[in-house]
Amino acid sequence: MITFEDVSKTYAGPGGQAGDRAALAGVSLSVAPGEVFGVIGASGAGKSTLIRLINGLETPSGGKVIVDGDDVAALGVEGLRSLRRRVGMIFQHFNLLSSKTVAGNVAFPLKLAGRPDAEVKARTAELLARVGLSDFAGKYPAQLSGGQKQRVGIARALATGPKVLLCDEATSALDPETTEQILELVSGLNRELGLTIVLITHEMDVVRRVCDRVAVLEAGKVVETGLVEQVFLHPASATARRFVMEADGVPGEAGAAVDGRVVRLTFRGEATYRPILGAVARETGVDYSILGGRIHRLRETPYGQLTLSLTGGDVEAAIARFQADGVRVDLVAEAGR
Ligand SMILES: Nc1ncnc2c1ncn2[C@@H]1O[C@H](COP(=O)(O)OP(=O)(O)OP(=O)(O)O)[C@@H](O)[C@H]1O
Repeated sequence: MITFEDVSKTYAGPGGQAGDRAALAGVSLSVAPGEVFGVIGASGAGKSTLIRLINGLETPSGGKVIVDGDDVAALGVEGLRSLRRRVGMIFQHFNLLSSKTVAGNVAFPLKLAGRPDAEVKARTAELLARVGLSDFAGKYPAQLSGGQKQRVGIARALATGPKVLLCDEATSALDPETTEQILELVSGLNRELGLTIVLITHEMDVVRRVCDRVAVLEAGKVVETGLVEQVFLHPASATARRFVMEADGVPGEAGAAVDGRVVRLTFRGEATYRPILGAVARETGVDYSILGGRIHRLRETPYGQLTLSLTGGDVEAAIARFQADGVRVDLVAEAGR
C-alpha cells in the first residue's frame, strides 16, 4: 500500500541553500494493506517529515514514495487531490476549523469534493454516529473536550472514504484515559473498515496497544523495523531499548546510576509466576536491585518484564540459570556506560 524506496529529505536552510543535516536519509520501508504501522522516534528524528511525504505535504529530495500505486512526487494537482481523498490524516492539535460547527467540519471535505447536498448531509450524520458524536453536530470545537475534538478529526478524515489513515501524534495532547478511547476507535477502524493505518508517536505504549509492525527512527534513519512483539520484547537498537525501558518505567539515567550489569528479564506464561529471583540469588551469590517492571499485555498475550541490576557473585551463571528457566535475558547496560 505504501512503499518508501531510499527516501531522503533535506530542507532548505535559511538562505535557501540545502540544510546541512538531512531530516530523512535513505529510508526504505513498506506498509501492507490493512496493516497498522507505527513509526517511533525522539523529537527531531524525522517522524513528521516521513508521514507528510505520504500524502504529498512534503516532496522527497531523493528516492521514491509510492502510495496506492502512485509515485507521489510525480502527481499533478488533480492527482494529488485524488490521493488526498484516499489518504486521510489526523493531527496532534486536531486542526479543526473553529468557525464551523462539528457537522460543518466533517462535511467540509465532502463539499470540497463537490458532493451533492443530500449526500453530504447523510454521510456527515453517518460519520458522526461512527465516532459517537451524533448529539454534538451543532456544537463548535471550542465547546468540546480534547477527545471529542479528535473524534471530529477522525470523522473528517474518513469523510472521503480513504483507504489509508495517517495519525500524526494523534493522542499526544490527550490524557491516558482519552488516549485509550481514541486508540480503541482507531483500532476498530482498522478491523472493521480494513483501513491501513500509519501512526507516528514518541510513546512506546501507543505502539504496543495498536500496531502490528513498527519502524524505529533515529536521526533520519530507520534503525530497526519489525513486528511489535519482536521489537518490544527484544529491541536491537539503542533507541528502541531506551523507548522500551521508558515504557517499563525505568528512568533513562537508571542504567548509569547503578553498579553491575543491567538486564531486562522477560517472562511469558508459566515462568511469570515461579519464585525464580530468590532461587537464582541463593544459587549464584548474585545480588540484584529492581529498577522497574510491569506485567503487560501485547494485544492478546500477557507477559512480565523486570529490569534489574545484577552485582557480585557469578553474574554469568545467574543469566544462564534464568535462561534455563525459560526467561529471556537482554543486556541493557554495563556499569559506567
Ligand atoms: N519545514 C522545515 N524546514 C526546515 N527544517 C525542518 C522543517 N521541518 C522539519 N525540519 C527539520 O527536520 C528534522 C526532522 O523534523 P521532524 O519534524 O520530521 O521530526 P519529528 O521526529 O517529527 O520531531 P517532533 O516530534 O519534534 O515533531 C528536524 O531537524 C527539524 O528541525
